[in-house]
Amino acid sequence: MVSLISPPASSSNIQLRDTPFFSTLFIPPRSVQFRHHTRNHQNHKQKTVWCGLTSTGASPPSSLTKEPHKFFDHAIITVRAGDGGHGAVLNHKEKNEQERGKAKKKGKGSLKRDFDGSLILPTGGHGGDVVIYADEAKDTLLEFHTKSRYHAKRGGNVDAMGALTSMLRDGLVAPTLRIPVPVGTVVKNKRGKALADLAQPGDEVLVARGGQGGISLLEMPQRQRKKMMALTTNVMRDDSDKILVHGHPGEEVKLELILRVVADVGLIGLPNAGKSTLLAAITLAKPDIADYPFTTLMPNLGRLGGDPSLGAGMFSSEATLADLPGLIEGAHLGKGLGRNFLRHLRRTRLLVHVVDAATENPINDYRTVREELRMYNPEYLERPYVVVLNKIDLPEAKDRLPSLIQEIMRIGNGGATSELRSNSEVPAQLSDETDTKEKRLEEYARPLSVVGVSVLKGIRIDTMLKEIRSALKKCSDSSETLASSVPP
Ligand SMILES: Nc1nc2c(ncn2[C@@H]2O[C@H](COP(=O)(O)OP(=O)(O)OP(=O)(O)O)[C@@H](O)[C@H]2O)c(=O)[nH]1
Ligand SMILES: [Mg+2]
Repeated sequence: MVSLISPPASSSNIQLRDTPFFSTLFIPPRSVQFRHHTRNHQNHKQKTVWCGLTSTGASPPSSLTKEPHKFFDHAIITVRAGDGGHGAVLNHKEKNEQERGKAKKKGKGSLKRDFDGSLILPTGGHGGDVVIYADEAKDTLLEFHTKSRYHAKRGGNVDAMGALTSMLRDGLVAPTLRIPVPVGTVVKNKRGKALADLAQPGDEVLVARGGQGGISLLEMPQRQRKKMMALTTNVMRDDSDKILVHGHPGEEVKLELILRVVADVGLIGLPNAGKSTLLAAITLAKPDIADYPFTTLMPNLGRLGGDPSLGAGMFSSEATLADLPGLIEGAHLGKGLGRNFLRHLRRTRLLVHVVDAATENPINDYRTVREELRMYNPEYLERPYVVVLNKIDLPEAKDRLPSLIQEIMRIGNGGATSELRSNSEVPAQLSDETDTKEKRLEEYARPLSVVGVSVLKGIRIDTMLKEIRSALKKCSDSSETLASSVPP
């Protein structure tokens, strides 16, 4: 309850919005959405079964179930903070001591007084604010396509007796509505201005403020009023004041949510190369794995850490890996699953390029993916990377492993243009074209290492982990050097 100090004659000057917010009640969100992928093996179509969909009871639009990759990282929502509760025009009769005691016993009618004897008039409750926060338990924005409007509760009203009529648990003040989103969500307003980048678990942003509660006024006969005015400072009454009794409306805003997966390592490669199998082999993640392209429709996250010999349960998080949907030629033009998820590489420090070494032409496959990255964003080719030649349990892969490693090392410049020139596979005029705007694949850095493994059969996984860890270390060392070389 707030002690109201009445303004002088012109009450309309009050800046109610400038008053500080009242404390709010935290109610953790309960609604959880479960997603299971099932597959119809005959026609190779992905089917997504939804269950336990929040309290809305609505079934997701069919476009969501058919093409979740188009919706998982982008959503537009409208949030409305709660309105302020109304104050009241109170009938107040000055009671003598005896009457006051009786009223107090009944527990109604009697207004509280401040230490100086002035009356404390109750105000309507503050409407609930709306806060968006990063929750590790969430991994997509899909649910915001099935429910896109969020309302916080309104503040409680004051009744004519000066008591609370609200059913709110915390008295008059409405609880803050807290909306969980995946870590890595950027919140923008409708003009496209970024309000927050919720990159760490627990990061939050207040997106809509609840309305201020209305004030209460005293209604009393003229003769008593004079006496009361002399006695107390917070009594006022004229027709124009009435407006102040109403609570203010809560803010309503339209917001754009954009998810950019937060991961240290991005797993890339053609469909079927074994990216998800790799993630499952070295982390606790349980991605869908199958022998046809585009099994993965949205990024899967896994945490790397500790000594694998301790078992997955003993891993302590060292780095986060994102297994992305497979890339195909023309992905940057929208082929396959398109370019939607390529933006999720933006926050990675290291790329792990997984190549199926048992296909007809692994080098061609390797170049295709590098080329797609270049077409999407040439900066991605500047990023440190490790190449994993997978499926060496198969003889066709095992036999040509050494030559594949050599060839991959040749595609890329380790600062040695002369070496490139001497390589018959690389056009001789290449080094003369280094000044042209568009760099060729050969002009970008070589991988930090190329390692042959079988993630399915567990062959050379330790070596691969060692290479990934050492590459990660190099990335953090170089970023530290870079940071220390920047003048303060
Ligand atoms: N023989 C062999 N098969 C493997 C190996 N790793 C993965 N596979 C198989 O390759 C197929 C594709 O594996 P995934 O992990 O789903 O491949 P992906 O790269 O995630 O595929 P997308 O999600 O479609 O991009 C599955 O049938 C795996 O069992 C391996 O080391 N050896
Ligand atoms: Mg996959």
